[in-house]
Amino acid sequence: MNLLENINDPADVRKLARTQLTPLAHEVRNYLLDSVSKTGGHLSSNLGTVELTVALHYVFNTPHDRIVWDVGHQTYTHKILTGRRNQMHTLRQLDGISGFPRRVESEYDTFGTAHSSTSISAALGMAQAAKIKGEHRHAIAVIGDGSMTAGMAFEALNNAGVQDDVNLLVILNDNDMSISPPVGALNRYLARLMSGQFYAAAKNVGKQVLPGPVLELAKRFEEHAKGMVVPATMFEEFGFNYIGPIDGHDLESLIPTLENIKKLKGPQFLHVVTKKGQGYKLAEAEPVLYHGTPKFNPAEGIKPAPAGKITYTEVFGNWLCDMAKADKRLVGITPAMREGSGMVRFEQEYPDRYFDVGIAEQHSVTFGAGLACEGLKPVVAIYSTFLQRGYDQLIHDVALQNLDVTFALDRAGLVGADGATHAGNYDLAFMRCIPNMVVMAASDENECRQMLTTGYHYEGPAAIRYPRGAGIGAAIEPALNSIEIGKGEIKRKGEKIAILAFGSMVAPSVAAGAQLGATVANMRFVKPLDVELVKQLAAEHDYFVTVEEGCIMGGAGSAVAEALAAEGIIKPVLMLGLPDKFIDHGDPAKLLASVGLDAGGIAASIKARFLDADGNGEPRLVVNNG
Ligand SMILES: Cc1ncc(C[n+]2csc(CCOP(=O)(O)OP(=O)(O)O)c2C)c(N)n1
Ligand SMILES: CC(=O)[C@@H](O)[C@H](O)COP(=O)(O)O
Ligand SMILES: [Mg+2]
Repeated sequence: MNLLENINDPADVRKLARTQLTPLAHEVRNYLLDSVSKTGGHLSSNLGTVELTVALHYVFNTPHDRIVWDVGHQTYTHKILTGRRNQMHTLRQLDGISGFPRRVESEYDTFGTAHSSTSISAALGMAQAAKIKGEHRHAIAVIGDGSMTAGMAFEALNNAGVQDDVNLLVILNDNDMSISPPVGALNRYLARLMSGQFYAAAKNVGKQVLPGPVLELAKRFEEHAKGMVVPATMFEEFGFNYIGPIDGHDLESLIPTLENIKKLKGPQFLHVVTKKGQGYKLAEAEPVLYHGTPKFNPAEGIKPAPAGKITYTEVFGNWLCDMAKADKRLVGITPAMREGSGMVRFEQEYPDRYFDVGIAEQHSVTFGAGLACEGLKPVVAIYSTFLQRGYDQLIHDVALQNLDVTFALDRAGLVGADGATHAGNYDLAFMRCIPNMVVMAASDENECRQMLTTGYHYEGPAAIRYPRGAGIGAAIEPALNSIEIGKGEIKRKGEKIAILAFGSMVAPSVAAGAQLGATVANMRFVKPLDVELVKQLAAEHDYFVTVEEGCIMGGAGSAVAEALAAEGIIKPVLMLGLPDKFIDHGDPAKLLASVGLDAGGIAASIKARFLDADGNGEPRLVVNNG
């Protein structure tokens, strides 16, 4: 029987007999594999949470009860069961549904996410709000073992554990994996919790239909009787009622356990054990490879991509190994993004100088600051979007003390399928206002390598930003060459119009400049800006255009406008960049075109602003008088 076909929302799940839930989960898993193999997406985590999602919607009265998913990359079953099955083929594509929960997408998506470790705080807020408003509802945070390593999760546990009378359930989905194997003392602790007699005793908790606390007490009595002292779990010390660990793929355990927990008052903590990639052998064997997948044939699995242009991530990874060879003081730091940041080879070659600090961006920055205090040369590899988490640390711990930390900022600009949550749109604006910082934007692969070397040798905080994906095919010099700090370069000479381009926007600007006969400069540095070049261009041109793949407000174009103002130069400036709105997921090239940041769009904007309609006439200034 096809159960899934008749599920339009969770109320339909709740109408099923308990015996039908395992077959339903089986159908969902097949559907998921088929669907993700056609769209790409976060496969392993979703295969691992099928039963948990079915159980949650079966036991709790969603959307009245609030499920808050952490990261939200594991919510495909949730989407399938909450009326979005027929949109799964549009997942992560332009105008399609998001790969993460979004409040605007469904009333079942109670909280928008994609950056990790927010779920406990948000669910606690909802639970407290229910209390204040006198509403009876449950708030449930579902958080993975990787996401549990972040400071924010502990801040929330710390606060929740003393709010005795809130209906909060935290479910730890422990699959013993982050994107890569998990790291840190918490991971060791969870492994101990599972490997000990606890697990064996607790495995059947659901079948026995014992409320968690009763079972826990029973276990402790049993152990005590044997002369063993079983300490309270860390979560109990935080004020939670700890239940588990239980098998997160066994609906016969999950459902009665959740039903029992539903009756309990105060902060509850359920520890479920799942397997990343469950049910698809290839993903079970290689959960890292199947964490985020391209399209693939499920019968064959993911095949290595045909050799193409080198990615910026690879440029960074190669540079890191080369520089580590040249300088023993180099240490590499990643907050849980080893693969994404291109550090796999570095870890293999320099295991003692490699630090995966877990999902802990704030710590990664200050840890780098501490290393720098002692004369080491830390390189913090971090996605632009995740550095947002470490902003105070960047200012207060690194820049204020002018410490020598190099930031390799991957995924700068629009990132594509992950969408607005992961877009690296703000780094130029938020870094250029920080004293002591050197901020560079790479326009090609070779320049990226040179900028990394430049930033590394600069004895203070320096950031090099580069986009997701492949470069433009520039030849890369093997030498570790620097460039002069604060110096841009002219890419093509033209007349009347000067296009001042930054980073990834240099190549399309050169193409636009060729169409218009304009001068194009690769500015290279957002800070310090090449003011001499700005003055020279101002002396030789009538109109200025700035182009960047970052927010216009406060970004590189603003730096140019400020420099003109400071020099007392009055010049019409057209600032092109990312507009003051969040840009959804979709193909990156199409997204850039949609905001006018491809060659055609740049040329069209310049024509519309400064040239006659046909673009051939004399430049003129269009006055926007409404
Ligand atoms: C603040 C933040 N840092 C890093 C990431 C990238 N990231 C997404 S999923 C993930 C692993 C999360 O592990 P876990 O919570 O255990 O979930 P699992 O992937 O095992 O299902 C990471 C590091 C993120 N989304 N947010
Ligand atoms: C959910 C999450 O934060 C990561 O899995 C992210 O999707 C990775 O993005 P990249 O594919 O750009 O590494
Ligand atoms: Mg995990």
